[in-house]
Amino acid sequence: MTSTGESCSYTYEEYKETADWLLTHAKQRPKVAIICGSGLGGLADLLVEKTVFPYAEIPHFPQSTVEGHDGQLVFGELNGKLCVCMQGRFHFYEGHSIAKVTYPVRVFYLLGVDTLIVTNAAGGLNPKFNVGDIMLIRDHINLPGFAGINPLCGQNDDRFGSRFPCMSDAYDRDLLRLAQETAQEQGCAAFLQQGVYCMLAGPMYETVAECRALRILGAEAVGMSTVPEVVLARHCGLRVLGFSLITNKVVTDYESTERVSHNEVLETTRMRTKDLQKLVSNLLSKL
Ligand SMILES: O=P(O)(O)O[C@@H]1C[C@H](O)[C@@H](CO)O1
Ligand SMILES: Nc1nc2[nH]cnc2c(=O)[nH]1
Repeated sequence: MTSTGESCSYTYEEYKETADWLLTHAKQRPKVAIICGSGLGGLADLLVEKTVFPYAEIPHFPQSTVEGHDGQLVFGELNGKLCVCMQGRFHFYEGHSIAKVTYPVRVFYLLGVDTLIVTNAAGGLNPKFNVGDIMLIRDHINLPGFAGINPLCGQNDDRFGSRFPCMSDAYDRDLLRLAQETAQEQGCAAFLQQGVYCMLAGPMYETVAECRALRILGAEAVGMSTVPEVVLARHCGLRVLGFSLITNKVVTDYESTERVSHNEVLETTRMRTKDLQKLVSNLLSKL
């Protein structure tokens, strides 16, 4: 049990019940799932021939509590590709167990999804990054994982994947190349970056010393999500593509008067959300 009294793990049957319920209630059979980050849920509004399920209606599904995360699962077609889109994700800092944070990923696998696209809002650690840049995630650092907060801890269920999954190829190289190509074609290469995303549990933003330490570790963007979802997706063999929208620059100077806020984060997402939507949409037509 967590401090909020939630279950720390789920049975195969629970994941299956959710997937079967969705298969009964949605007519679409998507191969692609998309998890929308803070302020980036507008992507799901672009889907056509939609079937929308508020999370509260879906058996065993967690609830979103953060501003910028609407809390509904949207099935539909985007640029000719069937997909299922999470308009709102779950974060560990909300008090959810790490199993709950990642619950939808195994449901997607049981729905027949083979590709996961994750998006997030993140702070830029790499000094070359600008606010509004879109960073393709090349790799991640699972900092909560270092401390044992990991969705794969506990008994392994071989029906999902192996006890010791490889993570050196967490982000699919072909999809990365395709995303770069697509960005070139649509003329947004000027603000496209590639780099390493580091997850911290949050909810507070980082201290100056923490940002300096993260840079030394090799992190280029910092956020509070995504990594547990990717770990679970790779465990069950989904290919993964990740986008971080650099919503703010982190503070690494004690003299700085900059102060990051969720309002600033959401403001940047509003400025760049259309470019990211276009990139994902154009890319989907090539999958
Ligand atoms: O869901 P994401 O990772 O996009 O949300 C980021 C991390 C926090 O939830 C929030 C902080 O502003 O944005
Ligand atoms: N941890 C963290 N998450 C973020 N999400 C958006 N910006 C930030 C940031 O600067 N730090």
